[in-house]
Amino acid sequence: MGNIVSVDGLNIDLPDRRLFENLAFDIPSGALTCITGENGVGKTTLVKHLLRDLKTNSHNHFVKFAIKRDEAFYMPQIRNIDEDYPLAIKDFVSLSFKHRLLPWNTVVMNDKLKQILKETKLENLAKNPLGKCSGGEKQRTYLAQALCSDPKLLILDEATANLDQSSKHELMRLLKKLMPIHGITVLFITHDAELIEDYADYELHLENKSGKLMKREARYRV
Ligand SMILES: Nc1ncnc2c1ncn2[C@@H]1O[C@H](COP(=O)(O)OP(=O)(O)OP(=O)(O)O)[C@@H](O)[C@H]1O
Repeated sequence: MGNIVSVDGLNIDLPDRRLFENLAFDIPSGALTCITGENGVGKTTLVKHLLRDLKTNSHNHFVKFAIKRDEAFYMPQIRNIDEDYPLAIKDFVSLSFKHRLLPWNTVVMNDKLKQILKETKLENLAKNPLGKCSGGEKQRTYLAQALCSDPKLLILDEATANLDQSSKHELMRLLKKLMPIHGITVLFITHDAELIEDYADYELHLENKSGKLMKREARYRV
């Protein structure tokens, strides 16, 4: 299947120190790769660096992508969605449709929205305000929003961190089911050893300014 991202000889510097030196790894297409490492090792910074290179189309021989600039979607760790957030789930999900010329959805968009809400088990909640949703429902909504943008690479930053046991497994199983259907590669930043055991096809472990990709046998099979 090839690699969606290849990194070779990459250095990343902070204002006061070097965070990574001579990084070299490949991210295999179609797989779920967990990015692991101690707090502060640089997981989020690495991912943001890669995305910046992709979005600015900066051609360098340290990082190569097999996707276009708008084919990656980053799901951040924290969102400021409080109780009073006014948008309904379906409107929030629709925000990521590409090539939008009008403020309302076209028929094609509405069909796709319906399908994605069904896939993410949100169809019966579609009109509910996002602010009032549970943590698990919110994460499924963020996933649905990501799917609307037709991503080839989906990056989840600690997406399961605030979820209870059953909600986090539900989200991961949903993700593994939808990955082949939508042709998505997933990079998942996590500290959760159980989720890594259960769902990771690969693990990119970051340590001592360096990173190593390891093949894993996910316990869960779709
Ligand atoms: N713009 C910046 N200026 C200075 N330091 C920064 C900057 N961005 C990140 N850092 C530092 O880089 C280090 C790595 O941060 P990062 O958030 O990438 O780590 P992480 O591995 O994702 O951590 P965690 O698991 O706690 O989320 C931290 O020490 C952080 O303070």
